[in-house]
Amino acid sequence: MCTILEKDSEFAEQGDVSTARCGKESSNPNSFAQLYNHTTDQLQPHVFFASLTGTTEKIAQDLVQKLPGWEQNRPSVPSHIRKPILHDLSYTELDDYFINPPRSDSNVHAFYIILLPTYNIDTILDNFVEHLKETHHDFRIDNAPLRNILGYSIFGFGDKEGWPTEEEGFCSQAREVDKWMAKLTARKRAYPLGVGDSKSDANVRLEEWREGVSAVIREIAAGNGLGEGVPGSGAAVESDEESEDDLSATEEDDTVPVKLAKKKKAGSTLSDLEDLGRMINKGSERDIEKQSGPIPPAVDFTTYKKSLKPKDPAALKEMVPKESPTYNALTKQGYTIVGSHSGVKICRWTKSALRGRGSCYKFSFYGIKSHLCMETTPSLSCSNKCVFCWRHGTNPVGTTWRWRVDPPEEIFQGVTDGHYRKIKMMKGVPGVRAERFAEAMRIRHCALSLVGEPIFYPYINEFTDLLHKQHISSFLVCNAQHPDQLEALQHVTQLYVSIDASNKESLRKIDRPLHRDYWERFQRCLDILREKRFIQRTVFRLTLVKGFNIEDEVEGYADLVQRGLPCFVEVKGVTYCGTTTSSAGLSMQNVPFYEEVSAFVVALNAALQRRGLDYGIAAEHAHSCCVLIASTRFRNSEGQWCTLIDYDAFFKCLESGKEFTPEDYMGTPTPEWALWGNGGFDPRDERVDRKGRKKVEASVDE
Ligand SMILES: Cc1cc2nc3c(=O)[nH]c(=O)nc-3n(C[C@H](O)[C@H](O)[C@H](O)COP(=O)(O)O)c2cc1C
Ligand code: SF4
Repeated sequence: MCTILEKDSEFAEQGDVSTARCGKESSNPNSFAQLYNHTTDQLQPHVFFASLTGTTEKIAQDLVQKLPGWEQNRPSVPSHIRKPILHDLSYTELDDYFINPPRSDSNVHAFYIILLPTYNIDTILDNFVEHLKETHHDFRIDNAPLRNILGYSIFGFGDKEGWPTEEEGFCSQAREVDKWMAKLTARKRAYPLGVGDSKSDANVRLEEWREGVSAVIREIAAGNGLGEGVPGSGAAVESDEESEDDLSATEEDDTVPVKLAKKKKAGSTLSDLEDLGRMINKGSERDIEKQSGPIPPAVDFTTYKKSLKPKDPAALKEMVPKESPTYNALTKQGYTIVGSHSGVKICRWTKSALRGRGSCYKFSFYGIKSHLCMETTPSLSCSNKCVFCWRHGTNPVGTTWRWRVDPPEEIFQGVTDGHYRKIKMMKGVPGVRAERFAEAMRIRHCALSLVGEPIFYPYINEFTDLLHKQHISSFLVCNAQHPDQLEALQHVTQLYVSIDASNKESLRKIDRPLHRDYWERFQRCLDILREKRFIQRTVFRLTLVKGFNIEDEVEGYADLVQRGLPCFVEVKGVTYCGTTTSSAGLSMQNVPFYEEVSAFVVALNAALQRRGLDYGIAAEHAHSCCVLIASTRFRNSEGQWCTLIDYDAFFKCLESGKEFTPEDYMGTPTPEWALWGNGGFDPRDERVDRKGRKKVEASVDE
């Protein structure tokens, strides 16, 4: 028997489900336009709940008051969202809702919201899970019979006192239902599964989740479907089956993965856009004309090129025109190209953090949560052709800038929009945690290091200003080839210089620089970094590539550290992600094991000690093959390493307008688990192997 607490007459005909329609849409189950016409159709929210001791019931009753449909009389709420209907699963005929979607007339479409506690004893919840499972496996019916609902989302309540972690059963039944609903609806998870501890954070988590779900309902009702990118939502193939390829196809900024050339060599169709003019990096000369485009002062920053006369802006080319092979190659790789020379992409760690599977090493070392981090570049062009660059062959290269220049405001707007769009595309992906998804809608950090050379962009200072005004911290990585720009660079939260080799010959081989005076440029950059060390948090970034820059180079690197005196030295192994640049001939053989990276770091540290330099090995993130050597300036009075950053203090210093030093925004002590010798994996995250399977030494209570 079906008891609908707020029964609506439309359900009189709910058995009238058009199988013909279902059949038709099986061929294209995610065609939202076919399913829902926002000018004529209506969205009907159904709120299902189960409750043994009454907590979830009260919450469900409260929720229906707060969903958008309830506010129908308010002019701001679109009339095509109907009043939500509440269902107690204990009294609901499951077949009526979980085999066929309820349909009173063909213009009313269901949206399911399910609120569930978890019980490890035999309850109605077991029947419910079993029903969903059987329906999916029943060979007589479509294995996704709910494919015609508009979407669904689930919130689970549990008790962390008794069931502290996911592995121990926290909210396990909500998770199961979420999984089966993904299958039954052919992936229509409209918003990530939310979970809350009924004894602590349930209200906060629920509120965040409710806001997210309400926004989605409004979007759907307005005819925008479940959002871009994920057709419907996450894969019915559940999260643990998501392939590692998928993850590595979206790169992190700076693990510099080795890529195998999969298909044809992209470089063969792309022109090297080098030896062009350049613009000087001075705010006072900025004259960005929106209509005609900015006029670059043509100053050559190579020592070998003649200055070019200012050009008519109309005659300036775009760095990455829409119709170019570069544009196609980059968009296929998951980049959003912004304007004509900038890009944004979400990295694998951002995805991983959204799913509670760990952040990148920057969380362990500096406190950056990967799901709050945007990876971008205002210049897709670079002046090196590093052998390990995973974009080699697709991104433009050049020693000078003579392209059209996009205004920083437009780039900022474009990259942040692009980032949020990509985050939203994750909302239906299995395993994404609702609270992290909600947090991710506010960017807190920006890694300016995606591909290309950010410092190449003539208005980089104006761009970082825009970030800082929004309290977005900035990590900028440059390639040590543009000393003038480095000198002119204003405050960033952390300033990196890539140190890819310890001597001239080795640098030529590995970076394949376009500048003929590359070594002089490199050395000047080190000197500039030394001068800046009490103004900026400076970092040497060493990327170890076996056969190129490890063997016999420890002493050379120690000399470079002595010259540049950076605040930190980050050492990481080149990352393998299944492919490599064939032209450079790199393979897995070039990827050092973590033990090799560690041995190198120990040797480098010893070489620094021999020179009397005050450094030590502070932290590690074995997961991404990365170790941090730090200056002892970053120890507190008790001798603890303090590599974390106090971001609030950074913005305060910046806004004070006064001079400040890196020590002024030094954070709290580095967490115990991140210290050298402890591995660097946050115990609150879930460890998975490359296939997404859980690792046993997993997590403790969040
Ligand atoms: C007998 C019993 C078993 C429970 N089992 C679990 C469990 O396995 N996992 C979990 O996260 N919470 C578990 N809980 C906690 C409940 O899911 C939580 O208190 C919930 O808010 C109860 O909701 P209700 O009042 O709507 O029934 C259990 C609670 C009881 C009383
Ligand atoms: S710093 Fe940001 S962009 Fe870079 S790997 Fe970490 S999360 Fe990704």
